[in-house]
Amino acid sequence: MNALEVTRLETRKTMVELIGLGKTFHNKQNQVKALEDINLSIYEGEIFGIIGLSGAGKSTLVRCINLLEMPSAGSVIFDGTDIVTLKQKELLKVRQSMGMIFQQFNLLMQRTALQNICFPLEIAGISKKEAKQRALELLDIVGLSEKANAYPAQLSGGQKQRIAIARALATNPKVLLCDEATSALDPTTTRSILSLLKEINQRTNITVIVITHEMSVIEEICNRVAIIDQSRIAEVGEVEEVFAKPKSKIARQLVFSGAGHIESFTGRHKLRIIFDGRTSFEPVIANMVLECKAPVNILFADTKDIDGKAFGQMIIQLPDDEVSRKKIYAYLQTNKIKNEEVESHVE
Ligand SMILES: Nc1ncnc2c1ncn2[C@@H]1O[C@H](COP(=O)(O)OP(=O)(O)OP(=O)(O)O)[C@@H](O)[C@H]1O
Repeated sequence: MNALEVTRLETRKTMVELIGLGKTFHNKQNQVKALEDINLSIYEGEIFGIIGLSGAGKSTLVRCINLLEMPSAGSVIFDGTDIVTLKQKELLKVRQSMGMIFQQFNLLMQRTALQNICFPLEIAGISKKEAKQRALELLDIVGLSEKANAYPAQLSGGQKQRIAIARALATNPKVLLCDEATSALDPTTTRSILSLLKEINQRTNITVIVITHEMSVIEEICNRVAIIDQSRIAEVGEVEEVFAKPKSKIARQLVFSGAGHIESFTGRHKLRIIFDGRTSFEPVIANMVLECKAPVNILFADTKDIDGKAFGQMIIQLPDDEVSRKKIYAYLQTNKIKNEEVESHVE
């Protein structure tokens, strides 16, 4: 991200601000702290990802943003208003400014696609004629005009999610909350739904908040990401930054997840090379081998192309011969290539 983009982001309006947000569930026998001291600012027009392992608190967090779940502590500032303090009637109005889509689509099975999209408009008191007009426009936006009269049972998972997106957009919300919206879909359908969300974001400048447990979803569409771990925010930043330099243990675990088994490989002198978007990985390794005249074993490679830049890691095994290893370290240092030793637990 260049200086101009950073300035643009910093001067953006905050759409959702969470201050000291907490949520504790009280059961008969015990209490569960699902969220603790969550502080986040989400800007207007960005696609913001929230990622974490199962049970980290993601769903509770998204449900606290639109107050489907009442927080136990803290504030939810939505478009300048602390909505925690609102009365029920005012809250219903605010909710019309927050659309939501779910993993299981939550469509009304007895209603056609068109009638599902009209539903929130009818609740908002819009006339039937106007609602139908808007619903037809939305069907066109999600590319399903020909399915207006189909019932959910007659639609594929991807088509159901498109109808759910159209329904969520019906009242012209400022924010679209997506709770594991692609988790029930195959990879191709996932990509098409993510690209639809990106297209809608670019066309309307709607703020999109994406909850997921998959790094690939974050990578595909998000500008910034917050990592939630055991009820707290562990790390927040630009997606590129978090991928290149994950700071927290959980971020490293999520970013480097594919390489977990490397630590248990036998053998010494393993080195993790980190690609931070400055370079493409192939010439780095090839040039290093040529220049140092030392062979290396590539044990693992997981690089990603984000906006045309290489991010990720490669784990290589260096030669046993110390002189060759020193040459390689010197090469990496001269070329400012980030690296770190990988500990061997099994020798
Ligand atoms: N209604 C509830 N009553 C009691 N505990 C709850 C309730 N809802 C969530 N929890 C607990 O709060 C914690 C966070 O749950 P949450 O569903 O927010 O996690 P998550 O990150 O969305 O997980 P997953 O990805 O598995 O859906 C968990 O320990 C869960 O058991």
